[in-house]
Amino acid sequence: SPGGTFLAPSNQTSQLYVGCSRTTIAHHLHVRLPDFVVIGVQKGGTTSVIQDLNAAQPQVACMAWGELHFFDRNEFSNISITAHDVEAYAQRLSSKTRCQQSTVALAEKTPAYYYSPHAPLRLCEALGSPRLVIFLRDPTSRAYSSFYEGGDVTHLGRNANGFHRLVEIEVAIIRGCPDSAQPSGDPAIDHERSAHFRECCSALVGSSFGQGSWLGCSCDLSDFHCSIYGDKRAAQVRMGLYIWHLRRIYRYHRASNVLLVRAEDFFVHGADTLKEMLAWATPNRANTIYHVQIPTEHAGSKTTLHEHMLPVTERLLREFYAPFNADLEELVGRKMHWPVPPPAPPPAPPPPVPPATPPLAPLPPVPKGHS
Ligand SMILES: Nc1ncnc2c1ncn2[C@@H]1O[C@H](COP(=O)(O)OS(=O)(=O)O)[C@@H](OP(=O)(O)O)[C@H]1O
Repeated sequence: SPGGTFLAPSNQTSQLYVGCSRTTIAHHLHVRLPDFVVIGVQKGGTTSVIQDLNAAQPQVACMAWGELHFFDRNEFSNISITAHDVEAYAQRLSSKTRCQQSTVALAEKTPAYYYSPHAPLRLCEALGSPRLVIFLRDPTSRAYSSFYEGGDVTHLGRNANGFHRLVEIEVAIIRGCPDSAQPSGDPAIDHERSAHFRECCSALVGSSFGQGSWLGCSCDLSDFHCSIYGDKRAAQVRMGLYIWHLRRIYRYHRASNVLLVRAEDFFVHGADTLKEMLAWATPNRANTIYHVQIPTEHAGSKTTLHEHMLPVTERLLREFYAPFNADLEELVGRKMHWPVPPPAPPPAPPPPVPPATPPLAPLPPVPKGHS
């Protein structure tokens, strides 16, 4: 489709599906819940989605301003959602929106939901079978944009060299703690697995990088940036392992309820993306004419304010992501057409061979008669 929206085929995703026990009392609540939730990815263009949809006719769509950050709260990492929580969520949603009664689609976006270990399960418990939307952006450019979000909590420096160091640390963590770094989405498993991860990660970053307490390994859970797998402000590479995150999402949500969007298509054909998304999210109103206006300016650029990523970092990241992206493409049933690793620089020419020392000229014969 021109807008880049698609659904993953169910043949593989259904093998991952286990579902959840819904918070059944919520059926009886008389609250308005969202028609769809944009759950990611961070830096996938999700702020533009709010701006663009709210700039459209108000009866077409209404998105909450800002991010609700409800289902990613750490209090839900090992406690199920109650009917009271669902009411609180609905209230929070309505307090962040100014919708007309006739609004076709009500929605919120919190990109942290796709990355949170427990949010996919809690979304299922609270909302049953919600329609979820994920904008998937080339993970290499996503990571660089994300690096400049917020303050410099890693103290690596807010520049291309600091990013390179972060990428080296992240790649080492993912390669060095392969059995524990990937959240399963099941709170009981993740409680145990994340304890192994924190141990493995801290030992590795301490011994290989001299960082005694690294935020990407463990952090203060009272901070909403923190999860049991570390602080996301130091996990920009892990955030781009979409295959990991989608597996967790498809555990609790059927592929037919998860609209995927290639962010690069949205960046170019935004009006088409939003029309396709609304038609999918509100199938009963499919004959409504959507007039989606796209402002000329796009929202929230981080990278345009900074120097380019170093070529050596780009090569490292693209090579690192390549097998994960290949797995993603297999799961979602299409090519993402993200840039492939740039060719390695030609090998340095061998050092010049020093010219052979010319043989010494024979000494002239000593004239007879001299001594
Ligand atoms: N239309 C369009 N064209 C090109 N690029 C676009 C567009 N809309 C958003 N963007 C880029 O998306 C990045 C911001 O994403 P988010 O709004 O999802 O960020 S956030 O997660 O809400 O913080 C941010 O990326 P960077 O520029 O790399 O920082 C935006 O520039």
